[in-house]
Amino acid sequence: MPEGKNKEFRPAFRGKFSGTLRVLGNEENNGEGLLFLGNYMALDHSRGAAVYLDALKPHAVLICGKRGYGKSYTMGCMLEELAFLPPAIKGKLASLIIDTMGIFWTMSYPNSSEAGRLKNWDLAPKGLETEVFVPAGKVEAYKKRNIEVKPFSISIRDLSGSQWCRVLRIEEVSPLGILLVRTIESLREKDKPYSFEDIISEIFLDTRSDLTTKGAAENYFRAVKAWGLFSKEGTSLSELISGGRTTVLDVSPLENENVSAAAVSILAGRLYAERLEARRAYEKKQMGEIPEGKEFPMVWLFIDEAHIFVPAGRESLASEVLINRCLRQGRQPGLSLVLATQRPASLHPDVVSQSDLLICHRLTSSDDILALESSRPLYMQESLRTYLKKMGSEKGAALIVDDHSESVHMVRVRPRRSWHGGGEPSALEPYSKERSEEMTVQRSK
Ligand SMILES: Nc1ncnc2c1ncn2[C@@H]1O[C@H](COP(=O)(O)OP(=O)(O)OP(=O)(O)O)[C@@H](O)[C@H]1O
Repeated sequence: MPEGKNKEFRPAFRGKFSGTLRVLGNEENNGEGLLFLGNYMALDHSRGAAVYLDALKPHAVLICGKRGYGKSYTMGCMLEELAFLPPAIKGKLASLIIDTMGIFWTMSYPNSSEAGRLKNWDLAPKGLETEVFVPAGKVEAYKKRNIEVKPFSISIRDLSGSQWCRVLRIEEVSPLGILLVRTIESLREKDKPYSFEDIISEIFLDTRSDLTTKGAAENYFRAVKAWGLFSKEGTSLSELISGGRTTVLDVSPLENENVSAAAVSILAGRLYAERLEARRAYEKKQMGEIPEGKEFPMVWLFIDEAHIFVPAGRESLASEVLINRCLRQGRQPGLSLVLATQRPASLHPDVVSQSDLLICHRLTSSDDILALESSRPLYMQESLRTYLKKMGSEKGAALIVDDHSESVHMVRVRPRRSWHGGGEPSALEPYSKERSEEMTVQRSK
């Protein structure tokens, strides 16, 4: 909690509370495990009291806003705050971001470019310890650019025949699809890991398909191998996640959205299963039993460009896992989900209705506003459009709709302490924005 800040909390727009509002996301939070998000923004845009989000309980958060108004910046602030929590709480949590744009590796660097602005907020630039994973086949390309990364892969056997068909956009009932499903299912029955070479050998052992179909299937798997995302064993969850760590999984080199969705589906499914196990162990501990196995932290899973993974009107490979397990049931086992999108209208409607915190930056498209309005909670006294109009066009300004306290808040998100990698490139020389800010401060003295 930054020193010298007003610790009083109050909703910007009347919620059901008449007294003091403590922390967004958890009315029972008594001041521990807080994520400092920013300050209240009054209607005249002056700065108000500090705003905190609760990190003790699991949450489903939707961040939205039009391009360039602060979604990934805000996600970065939340990741920073989770990483800067006191060790006792931090050790029980882990953050994983699915980075579709390849912009979060910069978080290990301090945000020296906004040192002046940070000072105005009583904050200092600070990088955080992050581990960046990229598809195993792309590690060398990153190393050539002097970016420190680790290899990530999914075990080939994690995908069913039908999932391979969807990844490769092959009709399951076509001769090629039938061969593919038959081959994969026969390998999966053997219950041991297998390689692409094993798949290709199995394809040519098939007696019911013709040579052209077999040749086509072989070509597909040779192409998949070149993506560098799949391997015989795959990366274990414990390599990726442990208490107190911030992990970036950069999926930006994967051009095929179905492949990214397959990766997210497998990872999210494993996280959910692992958390269910951890939750059972926790219950046993509460009842006085000694739990077996290692502890698995409560995970905050961040996903940028969420409309790719949970689209409206169709199912992606990740839809089922993200909606039915992570969003609907994830809070019980301790899995938090933070989804960001610039197109709420393209997002599955359940994401909006199931999120307990909505962080909405500037939005101007009617479709997008309507998509959020359609599941507008009853406690919102005015239309979202009216609230957004009051908020104006400042970058980093956000409306927060909090289901716990049933209230709406207008907030200015704080500056980033770690380097933000998602800004738009400028033809001006780097640092010039910061210099001009400093000059403005000096001039006003
Ligand atoms: N809280 C903030 N305070 C100050 N500036 C901000 C804030 N949030 C965003 N900005 C500015 O806006 C720029 C764009 O923000 P950001 O990269 O988060 O956009 P985005 O909404 O994620 O866009 P896209 O949809 O293109 O990914 C940042 O580079 C930064 O300069």
